[in-house]
Amino acid sequence: MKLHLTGPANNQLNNTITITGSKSESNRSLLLAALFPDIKIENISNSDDAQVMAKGLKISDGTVDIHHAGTAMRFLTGYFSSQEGKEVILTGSKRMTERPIKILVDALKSLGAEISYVQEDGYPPIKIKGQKIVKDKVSLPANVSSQYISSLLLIAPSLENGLELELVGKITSVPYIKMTLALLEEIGVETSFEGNIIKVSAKDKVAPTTLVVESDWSSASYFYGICALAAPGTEITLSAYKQKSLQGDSVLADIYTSFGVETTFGENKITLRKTDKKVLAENEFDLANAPDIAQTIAVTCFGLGVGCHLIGLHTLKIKETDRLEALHTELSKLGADISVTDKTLTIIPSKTIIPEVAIDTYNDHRMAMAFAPLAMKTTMFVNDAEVVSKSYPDFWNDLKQLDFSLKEL
Ligand SMILES: O=C(O)C1=C[C@@H](OP(=O)(O)O)[C@@H](O)[C@H](O)C1
Ligand SMILES: C=C(OP(=O)(O)O)C(=O)O
Repeated sequence: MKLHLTGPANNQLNNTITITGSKSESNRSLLLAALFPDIKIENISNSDDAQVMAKGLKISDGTVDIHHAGTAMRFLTGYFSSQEGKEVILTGSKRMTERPIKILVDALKSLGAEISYVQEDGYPPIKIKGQKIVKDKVSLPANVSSQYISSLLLIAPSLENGLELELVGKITSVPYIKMTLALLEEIGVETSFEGNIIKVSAKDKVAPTTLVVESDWSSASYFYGICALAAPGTEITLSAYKQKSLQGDSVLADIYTSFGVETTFGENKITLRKTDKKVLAENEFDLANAPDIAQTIAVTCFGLGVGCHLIGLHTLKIKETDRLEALHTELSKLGADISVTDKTLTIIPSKTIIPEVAIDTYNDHRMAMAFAPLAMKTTMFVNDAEVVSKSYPDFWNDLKQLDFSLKEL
């Protein structure tokens, strides 16, 4: 589906949007509920990724296809490795067969798991024969993806002796590890994270607990982008959010003050308000702890005509697409002066945005959603716009609520 986008008349929009649950919290909660049936979940994400995760957890043998869902791939690898009697092949989209999994597979194998590669060493598809895991100590590199670590932590309480992880190297995407530990604590599992050592105690049974998933902060980022490009005085209210979030992407509330967007926390909601604060010509952010909002921020800066230097982007090359390359190509088409390395992105301030450009999305939901706010400044096309369903199936409908006009071609 190709969409033509036009922003709302007068650049004014005042509305309330309810955003689906965090896909990160949902996929963790689903796994924990599969291990401990006394767990209930509320406000679960309606995303494709949460759906494939839920479906995958119900399978005991045969092939599990998780499409583009990185967290589902990594979390299910840990889950099936520790499920005695289950035997599956975990596979996914073509891109998934290019996203590395060796670090996690090696860690699980050293704990006693039985996993083999079906095609290329180090990459999905993988064949897993579930085992009873009794070893309780493993060390693994922590600088490539935190999902490997969360995968091990999520199964840890169900292992006979719990688990102790030694994280080697600079730890990346730290808030996602803390989110995993916080959810374990919420269901009554003891954890500790000191220096580079994480310990999780074993737990046979948990007390009945309802995990209430907060709405998705990465999805909120697109409304921060829209608000930043809107006229001063514009307000957008988003629910259901809380000030003390488990999601690292809630750092948006701080980051977007640089772009003139103030956030007010209400009861289960946030209100974004565009002020007339002057935006600096140069902006620098380290996004090693919030990689999923890099695309949004880069596009916001380009739309505002200001420069940015984004660092800590070393994980972007192995996500749904090589996001650094994709941003370079698509922002260049719009007229940006942009350069990238394998871990940084720099935009030089420029005032012109080329209209009627068709943005390619590379099977990456965030490419579609990060560029959409630019319709506040110009008319544009988004190719393969349905990709948004990976994390936020209602995205285009929610833009309509804000009086964006969308024409399907
Ligand atoms: O654990 C999670 O839920 C996630 C961790 C992050 O991945 P990395 O740790 O690979 O950076 C993030 O990009 C992804 O969207 C979700
Ligand atoms: C990187 C992402 O997802 P995953 O790794 O779960 O595919 C994302 O949603 O931006």
